[in-house]
Amino acid sequence: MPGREFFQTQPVSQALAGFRPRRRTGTETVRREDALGRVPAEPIRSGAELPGFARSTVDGYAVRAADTYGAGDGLPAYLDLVGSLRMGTAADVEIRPGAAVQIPTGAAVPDSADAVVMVEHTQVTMPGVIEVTKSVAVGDGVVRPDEDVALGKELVPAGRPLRAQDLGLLAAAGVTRLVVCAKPRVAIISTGDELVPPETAELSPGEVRDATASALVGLVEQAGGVPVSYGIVPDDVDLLTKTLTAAVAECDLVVVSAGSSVGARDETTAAVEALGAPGVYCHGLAIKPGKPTLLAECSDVPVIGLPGNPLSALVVFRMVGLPVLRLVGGITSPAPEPSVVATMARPIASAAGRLDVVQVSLRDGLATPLFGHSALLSLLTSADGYVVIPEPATGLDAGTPVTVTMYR
Ligand SMILES: Nc1nc2c(c(=O)[nH]1)N[C@H]1C(S)=C(S)[C@@H](COP(=O)(O)OP(=O)(O)OC[C@H]3O[C@@H](n4cnc5c(N)ncnc54)[C@H](O)[C@@H]3O)O[C@H]1N2
Ligand code: MOO
Repeated sequence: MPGREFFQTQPVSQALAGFRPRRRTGTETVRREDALGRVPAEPIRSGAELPGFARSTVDGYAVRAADTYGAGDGLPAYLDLVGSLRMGTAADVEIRPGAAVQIPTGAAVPDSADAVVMVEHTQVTMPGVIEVTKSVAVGDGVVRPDEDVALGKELVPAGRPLRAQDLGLLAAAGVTRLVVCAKPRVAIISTGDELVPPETAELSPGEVRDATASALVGLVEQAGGVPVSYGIVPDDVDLLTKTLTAAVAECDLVVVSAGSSVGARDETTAAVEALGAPGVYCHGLAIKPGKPTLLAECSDVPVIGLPGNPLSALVVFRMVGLPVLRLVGGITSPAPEPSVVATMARPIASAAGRLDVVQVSLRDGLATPLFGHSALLSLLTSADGYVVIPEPATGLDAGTPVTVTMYR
């Protein structure tokens, strides 16, 4: 079909802004110890102040700060030692003017004291009396009862996957269970008559082991989704329609790889169109690699048709599929991907209006582009990370500082 323009490509930024399928996962309650990486469905607020009592931050003596004013090495303040406090008990000791009580780090400070002097700035020269050789101000050596968390304060926001430190703060606040967004179920479908399961020991000529599905499983799991494998579907529009229909009914996001280009056998578009409204959002993205990408919404479920070449499929799923997965799964504040700033070792050409995703190896601050056809999956496994050449740019000169997003 010479001269035919196969794809009306859409800029990736435009597609990401415009393709907003309605599907959202429901919510479920999980135990805090099972909540790492889960996404709170609503902000979780503290039902109490933390630490909840005035707490000493040093080992030393709880005092009235005014009793130490002017104290120094040459002119110590002398205070009566009225006892010692223990961890985990109420500080029911009265500190009268001119008195001090021994206190360990973390213990409750008596109401009648307003500062704690570090033990290093004191001496016990006679039983029952301490010398203070440095003055303290009100509040020194003390954490206020609501200084860590005020009553009603947000402990963790909605929409940000929980990190280890979030679980720590929730534990400190006594939160044992929380309401999170259910993990999106992601259907993974591979298409192609040539494909055979990766377990196939011997390949007949022309057969190809399904590589994309295994990598997609990994990407979905890393992103907090639940991969649901629908196996390999031959190039048969009826079979594909049947599988897609089941996947749309059972999952929150459907990913189908290959069959989105323009060959006679490319059945994905026809099958997706048969699934119902609103249907195809765009066919063709201005991205390299990955141009033959299909975005659709069937009922409210997003359907992403990835290019057949595994490298392209994985690049597109990372750049376009993961944002959709996050949208569906309630993630509004994703953790930033690890990245480093490096210098481009060689020039790279790009086209204005197209997003280029360039695989790079990284050595001594130099990012070297890895060139090769996107049919070569090993290019992706050799890469340490990738550089995105933004849509308006026409390329990058050697020596340009670039941000390399690192593969984990
Ligand atoms: N005339 C044109 N031909 C092609 C164009 C074009 O614009 N005009 N685009 C090329 C690009 S770019 C890509 S990417 C591919 C995409 O084609 P399809 O999405 O239809 O995919 P297939 O042709 O079925 O497969 C391409 C290639 O990838 C292998 N493959 C597919 N699935 C898997 C899998 N799960 N695991 C491993 N390998 C897989 C498949 O065997 C093919 O070798 O179209 C170009 N052609
Ligand atoms: O999208 Mo093709 O994906 O450029 O190899």
